Amino acid sequence: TTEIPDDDELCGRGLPTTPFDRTALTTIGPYSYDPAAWKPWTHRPYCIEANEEPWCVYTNAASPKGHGISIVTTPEVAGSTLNILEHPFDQKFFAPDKLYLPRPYKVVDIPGKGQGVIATQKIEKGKAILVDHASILAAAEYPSDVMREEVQDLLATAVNRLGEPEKVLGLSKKGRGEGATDAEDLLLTNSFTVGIQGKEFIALFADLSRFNHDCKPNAFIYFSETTLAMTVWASRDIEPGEEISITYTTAGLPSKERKQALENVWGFKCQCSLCTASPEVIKKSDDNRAKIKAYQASIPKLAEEGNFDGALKQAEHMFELVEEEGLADQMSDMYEYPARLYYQVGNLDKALEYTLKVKREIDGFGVPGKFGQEKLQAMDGIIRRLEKEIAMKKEREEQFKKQAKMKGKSGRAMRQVLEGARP
Ligand SMILES: C[S@@+](CC[C@H](N)C(=O)[O-])C[C@H]1O[C@@H](n2cnc3c(N)ncnc32)[C@H](O)[C@@H]1O
Repeated sequence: TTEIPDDDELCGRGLPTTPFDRTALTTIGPYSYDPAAWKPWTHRPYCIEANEEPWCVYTNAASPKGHGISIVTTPEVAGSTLNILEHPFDQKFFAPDKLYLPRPYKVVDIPGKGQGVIATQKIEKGKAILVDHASILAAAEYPSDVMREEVQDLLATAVNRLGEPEKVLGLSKKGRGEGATDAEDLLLTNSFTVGIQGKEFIALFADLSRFNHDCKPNAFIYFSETTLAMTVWASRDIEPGEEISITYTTAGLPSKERKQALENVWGFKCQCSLCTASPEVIKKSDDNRAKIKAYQASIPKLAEEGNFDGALKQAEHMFELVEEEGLADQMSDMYEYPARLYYQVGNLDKALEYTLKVKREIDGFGVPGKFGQEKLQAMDGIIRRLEKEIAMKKEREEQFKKQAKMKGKSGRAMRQVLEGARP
């Protein structure tokens, strides 16, 4: 039966989450008044019509972790590509031994930056500081026939239907965007862009939103398409009292480009330690970053030309600079260059050393997801092969030494015989 509830805002709130039946969305889906058809959503999907297809808000007000999640997308995307629909909402964190509980930080006022996050204990490199499930995921783009007021309506509904709307409404808002509504301003000030199955979404994470940006951050974020959670990882040891920061831009940009990105996309002037450092320090860092970029282009070129020694020299220098700029965790992929190059020149020990570095960076931070897993498996395969080749090489060398010793012995024996034979 499809009885129309008195208040469809509240109807179904708190329903236990059950495995999702995708036919419900694609057949009766958003238009049904039967709460059974909304599962795992706790509200009747709220939709606006558009030429091609409707755009809707899907909310589960209680999960994950009690604060709720609203997703703004089309029924087709919701029904066919959003991974979340195939996974239990409250999926456990994949590496609980790596996660600090309770949280190892507190939120305080930070001069020049509003609020921010300060470590309350020593935090070790490679450990997780926070796992934060998205509160809102909204499509980054809409067709031209969808009016701005309609998107504003969808976003406002997405916020208001959350289990604790006040938790996100209390986040900082910078008065961004001309004629922006509260929900738009909230998203413009606080959200991150994430990819889910090749589609771009703007994502709001209530707790992550308190972490400020730094151009030389001590932590980094990783988004899981499977759990729709963002994890904050410590990229170096962090002392109690230190601010915990992440980067809002692509890692490794020089000062002019990152200032532009922060002002255009995020709408603020960066006050981080690097941006407020002396002109000499900023110049040195810019030079380092420019060199890293140039090396990224020249190393593969040199290798292609067969100049392995030249390529390796540059790769070694590039890593010194990467470490100096505090970018190692963001650029672990680049350790693959020297690994390959050392293999080409037959230095298997060095090739293994760099392959282990790549593995340590991926594994150390426990980056989950399909890509991370595949990469780890590939690394394991390469490591096994290198170890085998090194063992075989050692064996050959041992045999060679033995043979040389034998030759030496027989040589001596011959000499002794000859010497002994002398009168
Ligand atoms: C996602 S919020 C971060 C938390 C925010 N500071 C708060 O009070 O809730 C982003 C906003 O924080 C401020 N912010 C973050 N990083 C900053 C930085 N490096 N320099 C200056 N302001 C920063 C900016 O006002 C920006 O719009």
